[in-house]
Amino acid sequence: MSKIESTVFHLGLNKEVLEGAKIAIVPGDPGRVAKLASYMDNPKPLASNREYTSYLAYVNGVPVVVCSTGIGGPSTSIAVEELAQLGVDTFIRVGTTGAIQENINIGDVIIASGCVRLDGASYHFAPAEFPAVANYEVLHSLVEGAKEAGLTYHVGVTASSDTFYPGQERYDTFRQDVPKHMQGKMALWKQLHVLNFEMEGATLFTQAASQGLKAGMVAGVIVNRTKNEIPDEKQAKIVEDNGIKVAVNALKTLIK
Ligand SMILES: O=P(O)(O)O[C@H]1O[C@H](CO)[C@@H](O)[C@H]1O
Ligand SMILES: O=c1cc[nH]c(=O)[nH]1
Repeated sequence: MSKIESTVFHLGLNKEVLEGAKIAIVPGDPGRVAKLASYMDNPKPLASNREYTSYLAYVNGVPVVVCSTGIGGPSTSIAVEELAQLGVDTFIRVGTTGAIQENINIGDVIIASGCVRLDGASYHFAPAEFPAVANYEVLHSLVEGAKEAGLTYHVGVTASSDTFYPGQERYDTFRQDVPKHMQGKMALWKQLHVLNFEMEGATLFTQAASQGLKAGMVAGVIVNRTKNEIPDEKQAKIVEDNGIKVAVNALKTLIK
């Protein structure tokens, strides 16, 4: 197979440039990729196509690929699929999130043990009965990573919604409303001890667990939805570093 033929369609990567990397860090935002890679050794840009920006970097001499997923399950599923085709078997999502419990503060990190499947893409991998769960080893490494970073962390269930507005019950300034069938959902998840909302975890966890891959997720809290609807952009950029620190620490444990 030629080099061109072995380049995966969306990510623009091939096995040669990944240098045998088995671990991928997968943030949603392409703008987070260079920053994430800069926390590791010898970061180098690999490719940029659509929402997929990628870098290769090293932790204790071991290659790690950093590749954005874009927002939501469909684009995430493509990133995971194509990275797996190239030999990656372990995924750490580094995201941002909105907390829905009063006791969780901006700047804390949430480490998901599982996700409520409020997405569509996860159902293309496994039926509703299949749980969207984190891999224990990756979850454990993230907890150790948060302790090492000295951050306040919360481990529990995340709600992963396909939409940022109605699915997270945002009564935004445009409509001041959400469709009736979505009303009361935030209170429901809150009552069920769900910690937060984000948009990719359910797809990542279901896809990975159902295919024998390992996945975990850490997300920096950029808004508390019991107090505010919309995050502050500047604050979000600062807080995203907390998730990055936890993930990079976790890599050291995983690589050991
Ligand atoms: O910061 P990222 O990783 O993109 O994660 C969160 O931010 C986006 C919404 O603003 C969604 O992708 C959500 O999951
Ligand atoms: O509230 C939030 C913040 C970040 N990402 C989300 O999906 N929701």
